[in-house]
Amino acid sequence: MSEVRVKICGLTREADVAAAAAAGAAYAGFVFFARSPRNVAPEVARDLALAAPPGLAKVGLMVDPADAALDAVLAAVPLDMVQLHGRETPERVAEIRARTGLPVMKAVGVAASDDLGAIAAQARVADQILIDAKAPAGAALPGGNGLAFDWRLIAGLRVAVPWMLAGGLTPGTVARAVAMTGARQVDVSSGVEAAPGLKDPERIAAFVRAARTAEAAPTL
Ligand SMILES: O=C(O)c1ccccc1NCC(=O)[C@H](O)[C@H](O)COP(=O)(O)O
Repeated sequence: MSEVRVKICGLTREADVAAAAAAGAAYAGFVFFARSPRNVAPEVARDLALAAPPGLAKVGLMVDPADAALDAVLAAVPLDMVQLHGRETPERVAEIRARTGLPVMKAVGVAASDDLGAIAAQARVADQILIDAKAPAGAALPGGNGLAFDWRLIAGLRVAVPWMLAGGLTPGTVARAVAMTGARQVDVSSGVEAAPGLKDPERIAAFVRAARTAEAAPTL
């Protein structure tokens, strides 16, 4: 079986990009959302993206972006994928995919079994699905909250496109999460931070190592 692929999201400094690459991450995520402590301006993200070595896919995260915002980010930053983390409908996901010409990963928030239907609906149009913890009502951010959901909800779930598990993962929990859900890709942000928006290279390295030991981890 191939190794679990890791996305480190919310990178704000060149050192964070270097740490993700050195640890063996497959994806680097840049957040374009003004209220986030991980928000990066397009010109900053451009420098970060240009610093990424080949093999590290650059993912731009946006929340319900208007066309003008999408165009501005895409014009400045050489991205490999767009991640949509708002309330985008499948129709809007399809539009953004056509407009940008890039693969799109759509985040779906999960808190209960009722939330799982959206995964199949979005998988009809998106290239990948990010299965994340649903942000609590009133949360300032729609993601990156360091909250996990009950992984048993998606144990054995079949998704028509590649998918990634996210939500409150840490170096200490990721192996168990992978073992319980069968995820082959995982995404982390706050679980590898020293402070909001500042990644910790040792935690990044520990996370990637732990994700890859998942096959040996005990299941439920
Ligand atoms: O990280 C943010 O600040 C953010 C802001 C707005 C929308 C989404 C955001 N993050 C989403 C992610 O990429 C996270 O990787 C995912 O939600 C898991 O985050 P965490 O629970 O902190 O690992």
